[in-house]
Formats: sequence, C-alpha cells, structure tokens
Amino acid sequence: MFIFIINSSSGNGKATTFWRSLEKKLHTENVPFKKLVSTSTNETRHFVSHALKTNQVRAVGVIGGDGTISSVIQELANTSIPLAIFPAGSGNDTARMFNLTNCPEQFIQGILHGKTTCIDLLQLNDRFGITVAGVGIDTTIEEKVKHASYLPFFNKLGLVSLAYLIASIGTALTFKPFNAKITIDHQKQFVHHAWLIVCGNTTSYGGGLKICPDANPTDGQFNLTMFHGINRFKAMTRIFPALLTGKPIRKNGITYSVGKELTISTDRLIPVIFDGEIIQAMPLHIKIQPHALQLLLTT
Ligand SMILES: Nc1ncnc2c1ncn2[C@@H]1O[C@H](COP(=O)(O)OP(=O)(O)OP(=O)(O)O)[C@@H](O)[C@H]1O
Repeated sequence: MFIFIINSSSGNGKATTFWRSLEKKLHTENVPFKKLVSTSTNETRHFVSHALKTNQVRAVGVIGGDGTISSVIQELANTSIPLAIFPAGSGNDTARMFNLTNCPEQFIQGILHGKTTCIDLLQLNDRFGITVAGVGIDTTIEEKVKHASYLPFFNKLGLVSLAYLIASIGTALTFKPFNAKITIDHQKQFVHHAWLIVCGNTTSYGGGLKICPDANPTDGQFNLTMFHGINRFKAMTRIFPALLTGKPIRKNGITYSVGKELTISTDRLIPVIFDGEIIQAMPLHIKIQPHALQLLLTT
C-alpha cells in the first residue's frame, strides 16, 4: 500500500490539480493507497506515523513542495520506507536536485518500478531537513516572497525565481548584517559583519538559487557558504549578482567550507530558514545524518 499526502496550499493550489490526475491513474493501475489532504504538519505527521504502524507501506508520496516534504521526513528519517515526491510547490528545490518528474504518468511508473537511493539528511536541533538551513538575509527575503501579492502571478508563469529576485533587491537595501560565532567540527570561528550563513545538504533554495554549488546529498558532509565582511555597496554590486550565476564565487566576501557538525550563535535573534520554512531556533546545532532517508527516483 502507498500513502499520499496532498497539501492543497502548496504552489498556490497546484497540488490539488495534480492530485486529481494522479488519483485517476492510480485507480486505473489498481494501485492500493491511502491519502490525506492535509491541513497541518501535525496532522500529516500523525497520519504518516499511524499508517507506518498499521499498514505494510511501500512508500509515502508527497504532492506538494519542500515544506510538505519536510513534515513527512520527520517520520521517515532512519526508516526503510522510501519517500516519493511529486513536485507541486512553488520552489520545489528537493525535486530539482534529484531531477524528479512532474509528469503524472511517469511518477506512477516511478513509484511502481523505480529505483531508490539513500540520501543524507541535515538534523537541525531535533528536526530533519533535506535541502539547506540558512541564517541571515535569506530569511527576510523568504518572508517577503511568501507574503508577496506578486507570488501567485509568478507561480502561474513558472517564474518563482523572479519573485525572489524582486524581494532580494528590496531586502538588500535595508538588511542589517550580524556577527556570529560558529564551530565547524570543533573548529571555532568568529564571523564579522555576516549577511548570510548557509549550510547545504543539497545545492539550492528559493526556487533554484544555487547557494551551495558543490553540495552533494550522498557524500556524508554538508557544504557551508558564508557571505560576510563586506559593505552593502560591494554586497549588492559584486556578490548578489555573482550568486545568481549558480557557480562557485572566488571573491572577497564569500567563504566555502565542508563539515559534519556545526553550531551557530548570532549577536541578535535571527530566524532560520530550513527546507523553505521559517523557524525560530537559536543557537543552531546542525549535524549531517548520513544515508538517513530512502528516496524513490521518480525521474
Ligand atoms: N504537511 C502539511 N500539511 C499542510 N500544510 C503544510 C504541511 N507542511 C507544510 N505546510 C504549510 O503549507 C505551506 C506550503 O507548503 P509547501 O512548502 O509544500 O509549498 P510551497 O511553499 O508552495 O512550495 P516550496 O516550499 O517548494 O517553495 C508551508 O509554508 C506550510 O506553512
């Protein structure tokens, strides 16, 4: 039996439309399943946890975006039950990383006959995540985009990255950099005048912005990108435009490193963005959990 979680608010309603088509095909193929059209993360977690205890579950499918995936992996981490993802969110950074299909027919063939791969997870305090955890200007940008009146318009056109670009320009003009103490694998550092500290298991967030270009979710380590020590003018004219290229940046103001365990504390309370969701968690303790999730490759 398969379990499906559908978040009708993902992608401004896209998930429900995709589900109608998927449900028809599942019936045609006589695939046994249970579904939840979910209204909250708690409801999803309870439903998945109960289903795993009371059924022989072949896989749990998410019809939604990175936030919905995040609610499901809290129950699937360190189990042998695979996750299947049908990208129906706004950013879909997890699906993009693994090149997952958004064709209903291909998705169904993938869950029935596809291969699984074992991927690493990030563990932030007591919560698991697949993509990236970021502290700094990115959280302000994410908050702006989530509440922007123009988001549904760009969502329809499939141009969510343009919505992020608009929000980024506004935020870069007003964001106040911060100081942070970080420890990577027991090595302490002081990060002065930081704009952004991002820990990536995968490469991108914000609908495809490659913030950790060399991240590999199967290598047992995270990639850290720090953007710090430069003034607003240089940040806006040199670093932000270079970030948009998605390539590693060899310039003052950007530092890359890798590790397995990280702590961050900042000189003021800054929210954290984790798998596209904004959470309050400071100080941050992040660990890589190697090979903690089975992912169905519905490519
Ligand atoms: N399991 C869930 N059930 C219902 N609502 C959820 C669940 N998980 C998260 N949410 C809420 O629904 C919102 C939208 O979900 P989701 O992240 O899947 O879509 P999105 O924001 O459009 O896509 P993306 O995160 O890929 O940009 C989240 O911001 C969160 O507030």
